[in-house]
Amino acid sequence: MDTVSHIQHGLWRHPSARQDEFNCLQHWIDLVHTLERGRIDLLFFADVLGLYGPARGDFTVNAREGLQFPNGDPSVLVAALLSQTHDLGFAITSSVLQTYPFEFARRMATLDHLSGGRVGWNIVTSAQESAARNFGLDHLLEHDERYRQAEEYAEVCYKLWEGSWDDGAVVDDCHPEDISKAVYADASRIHRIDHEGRWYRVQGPAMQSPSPQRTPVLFQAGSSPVGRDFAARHAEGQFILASTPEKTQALIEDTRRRVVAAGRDPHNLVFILGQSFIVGSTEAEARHKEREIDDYLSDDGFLLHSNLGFDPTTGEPLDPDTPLSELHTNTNVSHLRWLRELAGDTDPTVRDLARLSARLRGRIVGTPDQIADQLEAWRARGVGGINIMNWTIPGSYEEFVDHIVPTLQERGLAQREYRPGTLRRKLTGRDLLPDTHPAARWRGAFA
Ligand SMILES: Cc1cc2nc3c(=O)[nH]c(=O)nc-3n(C[C@H](O)[C@H](O)[C@H](O)COP(=O)(O)O)c2cc1C
Repeated sequence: MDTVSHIQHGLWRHPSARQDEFNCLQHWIDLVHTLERGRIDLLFFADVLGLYGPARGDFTVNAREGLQFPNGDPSVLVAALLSQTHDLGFAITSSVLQTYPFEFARRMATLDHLSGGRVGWNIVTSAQESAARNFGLDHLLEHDERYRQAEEYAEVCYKLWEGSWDDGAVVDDCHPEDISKAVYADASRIHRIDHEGRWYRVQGPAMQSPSPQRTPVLFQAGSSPVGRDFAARHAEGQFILASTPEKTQALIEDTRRRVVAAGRDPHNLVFILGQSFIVGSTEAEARHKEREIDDYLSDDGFLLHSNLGFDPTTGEPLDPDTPLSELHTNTNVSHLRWLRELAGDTDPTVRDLARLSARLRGRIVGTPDQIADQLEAWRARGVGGINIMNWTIPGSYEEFVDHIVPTLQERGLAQREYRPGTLRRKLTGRDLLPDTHPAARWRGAFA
């Protein structure tokens, strides 16, 4: 995320950390080149639009910890980074809450054009009450209702990206022999979409012409039952967090069944596991580094990021002895479920939240071979990709690229060279969404 403290809170204070330089473009340019050196396919930017914690509440901890606050707009940052690389793809988080789909569809189409088809969209519905208050609402919509709104939002975008302009609509013939016959675009192949829905009314046509991928590569991150259904219908990649290997496998298998029920090929959705890495030339060295990292972790940061230690209605802190089984949330349902799964048979309390939340950010510690063994084990559980969650920037990515990637390459778990083409082609072998995806039904629908 374009911020100081994204996931591993407190680490920005580490002597080697440079994440407090997030407002400096060179900081990100250097990261892009590091990732390219490791033949990494995607730089993913999360994003939030409000503060964690009680709405209208005290933001002392957010400010002190730099906890996703302040933060920058990832689409602006990505626009500045595109020219630095021909191979790395960029995924941007954008919430249904933040912009009208017409405007968003144009922005993504522009980025997709300028990057030669290397952008993705992480579709989120926003899980902060405070975010709702930044966009004219008193409260977030109820959890499942937010996903229904996201359905319509995605549909409007698909209509614009896939249906509004036919292939060949851009003729770009300046006709030098007779300039009166010059045609830039053929209006008969460009269509209004006339969308009239519960949340949106969009006439069209799309203001941008079709980009190399038309629809950007689609990602999603919520794993509640309704979130899984949403991912099953729409996503090509789903970001998940590690609870136990068995529970993670069960989550993946359940979501895959939903993909099939949605009429899609189960292999069209890849599960991307968030993990942090601590590597050493010996296990003892890695464990030593782990202890040093743990010294920097901030309990306050993890507790606040869990967004669960207070009454969502009153904003008052909960009694620390309240069991998690008694908590209800309208925000991040899967986060609460993962925390309870990690606790095993015990019923943890609000007091335990910081420790559990820190554990939920999975970590793999060891030598390159030990790390590769664990990644192979996750792969056997159905995990198809890894989202590297940094301790420090640039250190965590430099260590992964220089010390872990070579071992993964030797085992055939990581690529040695980039495949050419769009981000979707690199990830799935094709530029456009397959016909089984719900976006595809709008192709030719307005002709
Ligand atoms: C791994 C992960 C990453 C997420 N990243 C973001 C993000 O960048 N921005 C955001 O607003 N929500 C983010 N979320 C929240 C989800 O998109 C979703 O709104 C939330 O998990 C509630 O959905 P659920 O109850 O289905 O899990 C993330 C969730 C998870 C699990």
